[in-house]
Amino acid sequence: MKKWPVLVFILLLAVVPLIPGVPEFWINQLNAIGIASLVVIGLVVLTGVGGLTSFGQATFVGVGAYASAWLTTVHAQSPWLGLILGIVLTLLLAFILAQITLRLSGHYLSLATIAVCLIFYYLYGNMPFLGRHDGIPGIPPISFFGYPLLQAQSIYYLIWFVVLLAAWTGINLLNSRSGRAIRSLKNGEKMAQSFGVHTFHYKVIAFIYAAVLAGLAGWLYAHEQRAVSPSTFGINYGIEYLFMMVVGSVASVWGGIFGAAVILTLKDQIQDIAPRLFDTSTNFELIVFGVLVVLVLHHARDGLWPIVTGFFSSLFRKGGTRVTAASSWWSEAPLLDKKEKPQKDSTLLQVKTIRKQFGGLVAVNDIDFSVNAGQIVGLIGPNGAGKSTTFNLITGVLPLTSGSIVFRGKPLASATAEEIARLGVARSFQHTQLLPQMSVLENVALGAHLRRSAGALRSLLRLDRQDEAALLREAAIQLERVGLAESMHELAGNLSLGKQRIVEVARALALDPSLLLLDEPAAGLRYLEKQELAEVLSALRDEGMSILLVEHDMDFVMKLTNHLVVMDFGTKIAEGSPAQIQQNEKVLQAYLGGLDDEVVVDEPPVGNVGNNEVHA
Ligand SMILES: Nc1ncnc2c1ncn2[C@@H]1O[C@H](COP(=O)(O)OP(=O)(O)OP(=O)(O)O)[C@@H](O)[C@H]1O
Repeated sequence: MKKWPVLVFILLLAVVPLIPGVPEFWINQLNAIGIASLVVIGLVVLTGVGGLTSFGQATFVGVGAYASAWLTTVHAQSPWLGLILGIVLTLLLAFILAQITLRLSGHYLSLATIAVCLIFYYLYGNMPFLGRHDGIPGIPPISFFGYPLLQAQSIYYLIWFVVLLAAWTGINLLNSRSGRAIRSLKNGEKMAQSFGVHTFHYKVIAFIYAAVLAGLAGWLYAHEQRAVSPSTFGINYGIEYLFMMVVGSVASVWGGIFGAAVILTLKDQIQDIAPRLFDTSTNFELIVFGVLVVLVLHHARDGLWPIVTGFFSSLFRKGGTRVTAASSWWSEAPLLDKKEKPQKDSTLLQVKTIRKQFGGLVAVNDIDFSVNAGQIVGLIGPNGAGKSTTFNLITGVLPLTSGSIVFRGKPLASATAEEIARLGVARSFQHTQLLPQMSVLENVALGAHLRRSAGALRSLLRLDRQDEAALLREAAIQLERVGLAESMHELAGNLSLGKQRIVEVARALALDPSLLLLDEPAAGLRYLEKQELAEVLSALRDEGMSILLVEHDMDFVMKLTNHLVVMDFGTKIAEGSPAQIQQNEKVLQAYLGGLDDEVVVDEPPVGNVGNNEVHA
């Protein structure tokens, strides 16, 4: 979001309580919106962006509220000590729950958060020292330099100061190295791991961040209401917070605040109007919220916020200046260090008698081959030959049944995807795995994740700018290298498939690899797109990059590679230069004439292995 709408928003917030005759009810309502916004900002990061659905945020609100309520009433301590206790307990609980629940995926995680919320609801309601179902009344107000925030107007400023601070940290977090990792959790976890992202670590960070904001909301709630009882921390409130996020925005912190405002205003209006219309005190708001959420999920998956911002930006749209790499804030950042590269023609990857069995099926049958530095090696074969399985064995996606894989003298077998990335092996995917809602530049910057170390805490406080600038500059350099600098600020999802595949190559290069593993890079590309990709790969080889590619497209492979390994029914049936392979009887038989007779290798690729003589 641009700066001026934020400044207008802050100005409005500042003047509302000062408007003469403003009803106290408005301020109370804004206080409630502010407190709920804190929980929703956390949910935007955890659930909307990170894809980890939690119904249990009301639990943490309860911890923050009860901790301070107990300490300030039973022990007559300062609410500020109550804040410290509340945050410490929230952190502790969140950390323990994260270790248990985040190992569960999909709906199991959601179910676990529901269970936790129910447990704590009954704990709050049955603990004698927490006042059982009556709760704790008589909580003192927060005092600021001896001035007690007794009135709704006075605590209002504290609440919204905390909300704005939370929004700032949320935006900082999402626009950082850690933020890119969190954004990959929803639809690109495996991809992120292959670039060295320790995804569990970032799940824990998102979970704890959301919990702390909820605990903070609880503390403010306890001292604003001056009483707490279990009913406000039950599962229905957990669901309501989720509704706020879904209706507001699944990706924007400001949208989260908007969602809290929409739901709480609606709730209030319905509670006011429904009893007069229907002469009953039934919870009509839940029915309306349910319908609203279903409608939003059908017609505005990302929430209502993008519609609001779209409307306003169409009103105020003007020409604008194009941001280029040179004019970007990171353009002068120091370059990232590079790993030492292997000597040309030295053996880089050795695949030694590898075998993979799926039950009785031998998918890969004692295959041997190697890749030398500065070569493009192709792994080809008819459908079901075992190419993808071999690729997955090398990239650590599948464990070996037997054999070994050695990269620059280090065994790859049993290494995790993260460890393989650290060694300098980068990969692309058969089905492109870019994060479509992220810019091309940020997608490529994710590839450089391992080359800087700024953590989430530094990102939250915006102390990570040097690291961030260096990562973005590196991403821009790699995009320039593959000829896509022009597209760096576009959303990755808006690019053609051909360009997306090249972005994947740029992202792999951002890791600073010695070896690129490309899984069917030409699949689904049009002729010209294939040519562009071939040019990029060939230029990379000229720069000394080594590439192993699994590919179906014979034309593409024959013109590009130095060396080919051919598989059929899991077994290696031939190996040699493209020219040799084109003449190989076994290969021709395996493909049943599938090789294109028209494919002629005009010029031997640089650094060919063996005899390149062509008998087309
Ligand atoms: N997870 C698995 N469980 C059981 N069998 C599998 C599994 N993965 C692959 N296979 C089998 O292993 C054999 C090799 O499959 P693989 O996908 O490696 O071949 P491929 O050469 O990549 O084929 P394609 O070109 O069609 O992608 C096939 O018979 C396949 O059915």
